[in-house]
Amino acid sequence: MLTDKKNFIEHLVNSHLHTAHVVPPSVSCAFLDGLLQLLFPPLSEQVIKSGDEVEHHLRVLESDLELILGKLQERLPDSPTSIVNSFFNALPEVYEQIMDDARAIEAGDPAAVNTDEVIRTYPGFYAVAVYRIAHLLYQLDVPLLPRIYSEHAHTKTGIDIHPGAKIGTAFCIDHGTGVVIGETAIIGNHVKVYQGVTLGAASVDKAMANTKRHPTIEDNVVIYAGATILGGKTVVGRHSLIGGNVWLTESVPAYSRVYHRPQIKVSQKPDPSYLINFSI
Ligand SMILES: CC(=O)OC[C@H](N)C(=O)O
Repeated sequence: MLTDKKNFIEHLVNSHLHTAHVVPPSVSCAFLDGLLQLLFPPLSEQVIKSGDEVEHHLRVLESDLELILGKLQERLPDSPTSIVNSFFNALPEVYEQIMDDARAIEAGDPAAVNTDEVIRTYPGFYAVAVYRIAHLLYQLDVPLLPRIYSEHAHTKTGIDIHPGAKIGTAFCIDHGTGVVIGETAIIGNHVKVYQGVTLGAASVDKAMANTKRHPTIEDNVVIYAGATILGGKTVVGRHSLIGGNVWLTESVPAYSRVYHRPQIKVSQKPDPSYLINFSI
């Protein structure tokens, strides 16, 4: 009975001992932010002036990641050293992908001045950069850490991208608040989404775990604000445009234009019900 104080304390001690192997989120996020600062100078708090300095920072990051992975050791698919090597070998490619995302955001937003501004200020850039790093760890079968990173980005930006989602090159999220991209979503190249877009599951039954629950978005699709696209079998064909607030649970072919246009009434006559509701 947890209502008994002694039992409650014992229960808390046991649960702390049970999770002692889990690395504190603040430590693992310090690694993530240190890595982003090294890769993207507009995010950095210090100027790095030489190759030696870059190499020094890389070595520190490598040993930080090894330390973090060491705490997860019993659940890892491989030794921390070998995962760290695979991670840092893949880093140049991931860096290029993230720079392609920054250029796509700049090219896709008339309000963007240059890629430095995008890197420094755009929540869509930050969330996608973190997603790409988390996805690499996810592909290396690292437990927990990818989710810690995606939730770190979610907290900072309001953009929730599951590290298991597969996202092609030059992905642009503009504004971004409220975007949700589920674990089994597949997104092609040159896709652009606005705030409040959900790529979600049509059913959230636990029995659906390990099945394709989230939609596939093909190349060059634009999805406007507030659109909800659901279901693992739902495919949005390439070059389609999904309008704001669309609710879509079935596939649409390439070059579709999908709009949600509820009837809007504009009246200049005073509306008595409006006056009553708002005069309270
Ligand atoms: C994004 C989404 O549909 O989430 C629902 C649930 N977490 C799932 O992954 O199925």
